[in-house]
Amino acid sequence: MQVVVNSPNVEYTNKYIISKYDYQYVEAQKEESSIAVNTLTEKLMFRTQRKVPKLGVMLVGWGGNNGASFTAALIANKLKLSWTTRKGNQDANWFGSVTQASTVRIADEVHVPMSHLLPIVDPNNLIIDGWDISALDLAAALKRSEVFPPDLVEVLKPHMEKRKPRAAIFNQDYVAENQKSRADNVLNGSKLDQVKTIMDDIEEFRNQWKLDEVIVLWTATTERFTSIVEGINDTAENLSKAIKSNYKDISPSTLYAYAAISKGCTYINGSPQNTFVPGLIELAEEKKVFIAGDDFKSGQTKLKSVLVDFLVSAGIKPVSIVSYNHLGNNDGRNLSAPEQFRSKEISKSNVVDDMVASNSILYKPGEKPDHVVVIKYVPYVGDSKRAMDEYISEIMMGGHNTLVIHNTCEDSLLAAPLILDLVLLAELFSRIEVKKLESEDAEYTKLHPVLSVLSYLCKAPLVPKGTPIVNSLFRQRACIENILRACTGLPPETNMTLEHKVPFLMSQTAYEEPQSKKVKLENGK
Ligand SMILES: NC(=O)c1ccc[n+]([C@@H]2O[C@H](COP(=O)([O-])OP(=O)(O)OC[C@H]3O[C@@H](n4cnc5c(N)ncnc54)[C@H](O)[C@@H]3O)[C@@H](O)[C@H]2O)c1
Ligand SMILES: O=P([O-])([O-])O[C@@H]1[C@@H](O)[C@H](O)[C@@H](O)[C@H](O)[C@@H]1O
Repeated sequence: MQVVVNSPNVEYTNKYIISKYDYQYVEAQKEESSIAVNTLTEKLMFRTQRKVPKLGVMLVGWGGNNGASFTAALIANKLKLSWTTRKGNQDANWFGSVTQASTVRIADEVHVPMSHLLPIVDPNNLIIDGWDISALDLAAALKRSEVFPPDLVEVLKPHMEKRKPRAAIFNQDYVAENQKSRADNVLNGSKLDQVKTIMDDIEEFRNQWKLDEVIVLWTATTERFTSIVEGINDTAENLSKAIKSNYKDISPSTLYAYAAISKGCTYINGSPQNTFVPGLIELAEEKKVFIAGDDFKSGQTKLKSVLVDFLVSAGIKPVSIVSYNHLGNNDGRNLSAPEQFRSKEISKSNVVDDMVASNSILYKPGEKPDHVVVIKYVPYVGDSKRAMDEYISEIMMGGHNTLVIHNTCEDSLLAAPLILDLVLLAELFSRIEVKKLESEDAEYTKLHPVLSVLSYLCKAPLVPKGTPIVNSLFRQRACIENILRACTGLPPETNMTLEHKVPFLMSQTAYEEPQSKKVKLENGK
């Protein structure tokens, strides 16, 4: 049930939803003792294609805990499965997916699922494939992950055992030594041969299922960082030459991304490594192909991007943040190696920077809270990550507030819904175009190829060069919601609700309080 807006600013044609939108923003320039502020209004036209494509997703690392859990959830939801747990019957659902399980406020007491704002791919119609260095079929991979209960794994087995990951690009130099035993399904040949094979795989998948679009998403093992080398990966042309010359220091993830972008496929990085070397970003910009990342923002960091926002915007000064966690899955096993942990430490550590920098009352220039990230590998707990955080903040007159948080979760069940959201939102934003209203000959244009609107789902958001990084979770979510509202013809959610504060705007009909709010008096009235 899609939202239909009756407004002179919205037109519904067979092909498009077209909405006029006055985009208001501010430019400010700090001066010696003042700030020069200009308010600007751009009269825009948004155009959203209504036809939803037949969409395929190819996961790099398909047989991993996230990939297997995501595949299982797709099937379980499509089949409307339910299973018995100690607490009784459990139905399949997409909790944790902002598109499938969150709503947006349209008006008082009227909230609709985010997925009802604009036409969006139905997860039940997603076609899935992918690559893995491990040859295990998806049923065996799900069993190996130990994320789902055995009886559900058994029910899913006939639907997953025929799904086998394609042979993968593997380079031991990029992952922990302990990953070697997993690599029994790898491609040989030069880097160029491997890129060509990945491109052929994408084409074969597209043709086999007669797909309109294919999105490639990395949910494979965290790699070490790649050095940025002038003449090798600094431009698209040099990266192409380096691949053709089989240059040694090009990561598997960069090769997958190069292949995907070359085939016109959106590429999303769910891990922390710097897949998107400058040459790859340039290639995506030249080909106008979407790229997004880095590192799913699923648990401890997601909470951090809310808590620090709350504290700093309340005028409370976080001065020490320690984030510890241990887990026992293969991700944790790989992260037990220093170079792979370093990739994760970087992506987990920068998430407070924008919020801290926003408050010069609390923080002097360059001042930051102490911020420590610790990850330990403890096999026994498996995918059930144990996160412990301590936030110490300065409050008024030398007081202190200490928050201690313990957070236990199946890590992959937090990440799998984000895989769905990344894929569905990337596809939706590929159908949205914008142009200036006034200029008659203006062409509609898509968003910038670096799809920073997906920052809400990423620990270390990739943004177009020279643009700010926003980590505050609710600002990131508001960005997605308000762009979708603009395309729908709805005003942005400002939370001003002047219609309930300004007498001449307050409606004549008394606001009907929800029953729950009514207080019963003693005499029963
Ligand atoms: N909550 C989360 O689970 C979470 C959150 C943020 C980021 N991540 C990141 O997501 C990634 C996957 O997490 P996971 O728990 O599924 O890990 P996992 O180790 O269970 O799965 C990774 C899979 O990738 C495969 N693989 C490794 N190198 C490959 C290559 N070059 N090509 C193809 N396949 C390859 C492995 O065989 C494995 O099956 C990790 O990088 C992790 O850091 C996970
Ligand atoms: O999302 P989040 O909970 O901040 O971070 C998580 C880490 O704490 C965890 O150790 C790692 O295995 C996951 O891949 C994920 O990155």
